[in-house]
Amino acid sequence: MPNSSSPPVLYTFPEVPQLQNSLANFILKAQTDAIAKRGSFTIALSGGSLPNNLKPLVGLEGIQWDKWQVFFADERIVPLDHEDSNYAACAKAFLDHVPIPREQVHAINTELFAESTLKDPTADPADQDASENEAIEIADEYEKQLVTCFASQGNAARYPTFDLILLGMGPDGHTCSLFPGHALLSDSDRWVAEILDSPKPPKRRITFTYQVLNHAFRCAFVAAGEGKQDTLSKILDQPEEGLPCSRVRPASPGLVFWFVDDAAAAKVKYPKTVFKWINETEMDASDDLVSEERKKMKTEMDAAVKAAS
Ligand SMILES: O=C1O[C@H](COP(=O)(O)O)[C@@H](O)[C@H](O)[C@H]1O
Repeated sequence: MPNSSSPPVLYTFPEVPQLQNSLANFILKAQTDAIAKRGSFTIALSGGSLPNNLKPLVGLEGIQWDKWQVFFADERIVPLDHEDSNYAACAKAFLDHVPIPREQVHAINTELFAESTLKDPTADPADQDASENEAIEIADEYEKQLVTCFASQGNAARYPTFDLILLGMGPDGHTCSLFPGHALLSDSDRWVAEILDSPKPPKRRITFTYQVLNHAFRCAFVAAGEGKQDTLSKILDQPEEGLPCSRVRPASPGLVFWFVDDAAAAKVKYPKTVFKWINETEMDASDDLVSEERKKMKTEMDAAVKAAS
């Protein structure tokens, strides 16, 4: 694990819509910086609750979709139109509604799927070895997609350096498909690995390893709701517990951000940047305050993003 990394930056918002709008602006800023510096924007997405939080990206002014290269930080080994597919969730939430060239959205190669996977993707495999080989092949091919994309952008380094990786936090502290106590937590060779025994269904998946996560310019977690309180507090207040989310600490100059709502942050003692976003009704009443709050948020985000660039 890298030893030179900045502590996570925690942003809290009273309600989810404010979190989502701020996240969209944060992504826009990350995109604009990346395009100015490197001519393109490399982003990885997660599944679970994350895709729905990206809906405000649709129609957001300033997004240069033709410059985006989109990957998935983890993916379930199911067809791309399956209800468990992270690709399908992101497509439904926003990718299908924006003018991004299809070849710039990098999904797993379903042509590598065995007949049995196509027929019943979430069934327990009859032949364990064949199932493992299939998953390894899918993970390796996805790693090749990463290599090809980053090499074509002049980034042929030992690791891909994503401009932004968007992550979720499972109730057990997992992120991507990196689960507490799993051997994959210490996989130090590969960029993309298979997992055949995910404790959360479906069992068979592929996932970025920490080799990718901890070489990104920015990782941003998104977590909302009371159900996430205890885990979030454990991750931020007791990082020594080593939950998978706590281990996401990109090497300098990389940064980790957390976008959470007040409900999720209720038990956290870790220092917060609190955004008292003013809603539309209150905006009329105290426009100066609105401007101040917005200005403060922008200044803080700009400073944090600049530090990571
Ligand atoms: O299984 C997964 O879970 C995590 C967390 O999901 P959430 O619904 O608790 O936000 C998600 O980030 C990951 O991509 C997904 O495959």
